[in-house]
Amino acid sequence: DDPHDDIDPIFVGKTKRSRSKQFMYDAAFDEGATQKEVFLGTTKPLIKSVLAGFNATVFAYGATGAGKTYTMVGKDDNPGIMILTLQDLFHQMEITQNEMHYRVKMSYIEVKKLLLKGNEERTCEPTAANKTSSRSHAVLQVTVEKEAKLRQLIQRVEVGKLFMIDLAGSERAANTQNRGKRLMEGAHINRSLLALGNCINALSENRGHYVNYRDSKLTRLLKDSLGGNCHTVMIANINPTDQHFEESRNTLVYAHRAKNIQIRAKTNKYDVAQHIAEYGQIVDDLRQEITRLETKLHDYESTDHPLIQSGS
Ligand SMILES: Nc1ncnc2c1ncn2[C@@H]1O[C@H](COP(=O)(O)OP(=O)(O)OP(=O)(O)O)[C@@H](O)[C@H]1O
Repeated sequence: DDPHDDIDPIFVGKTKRSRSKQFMYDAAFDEGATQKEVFLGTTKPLIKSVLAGFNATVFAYGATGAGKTYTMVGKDDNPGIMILTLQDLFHQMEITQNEMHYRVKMSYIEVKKLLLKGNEERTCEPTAANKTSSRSHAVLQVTVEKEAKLRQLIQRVEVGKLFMIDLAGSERAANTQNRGKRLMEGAHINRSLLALGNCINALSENRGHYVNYRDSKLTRLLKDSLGGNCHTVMIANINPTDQHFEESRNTLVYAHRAKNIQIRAKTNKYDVAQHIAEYGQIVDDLRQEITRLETKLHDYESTDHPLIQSGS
């Protein structure tokens, strides 16, 4: 008898032969967790990074039907990470709108069959395993440019990029009894997820191995998120039933490997010399700032302040 068998039924599976396995992650959420709890525990810290000019990525990985779209997009009455993140991002910008000027750009792309179809309705067709399955990877990219409102001759601009990605299901095509078109899509999706798995393996070994990002559109897109200048959160979705044991185990193994990937992120800052035509406006802005500070100083001097005397 294996003394570990009764530790965690998820890892025991259908047969009693498998030994229990333990994986360590930064956070774990059970089926009772709310969308807000998942957002706070995963993506919320990335918002600060993006506003400070870092790149950041959050992506959901897991078998079909495990809840990736639910986590990333959610429902109208129960929005997921993409919506909660945008709400929070705009709220943070509002708080600092007196000092900072922001420019926000967004794009939504779908990677399928090596095609990018920006702004089109997401392809969502049933597979044998999930009625509302997404047969493509969906990427929401938000770029935030920030600069001080008070303009200088040389203006510092910080640019943070946030990718929010809902990957297509990671199941093997053979497992979902799909035929024809669905099977072909499954093969394409799996090719890109296989390429992603290979990249995660190479990066997690961290021995200067060559990492082949060129195998799929998805890995080219995630290049910076995985190995480069980016703060990345990977959310592993699993379906805690024994029919999904193999898929859940694979997902947990990949998430565990991804945890070993080390990155060195730095902020994207650049200085822009203002065009000479802007100089007049800048001088006006600076004059206004001088007037504001003079008034403040005058107000300060005209009120009584206790004298601080040094002791003998
Ligand atoms: N935490 C949850 N609470 C309530 N319903 C959930 C939850 N997670 C998933 N679901 C529901 O389970 C079903 C499958 O989830 P979802 O479509 O998000 O899976 P998926 O991983 O995106 O699948 P695929 O890779 O095939 O697109 C959906 O009907 C979804 O609403």
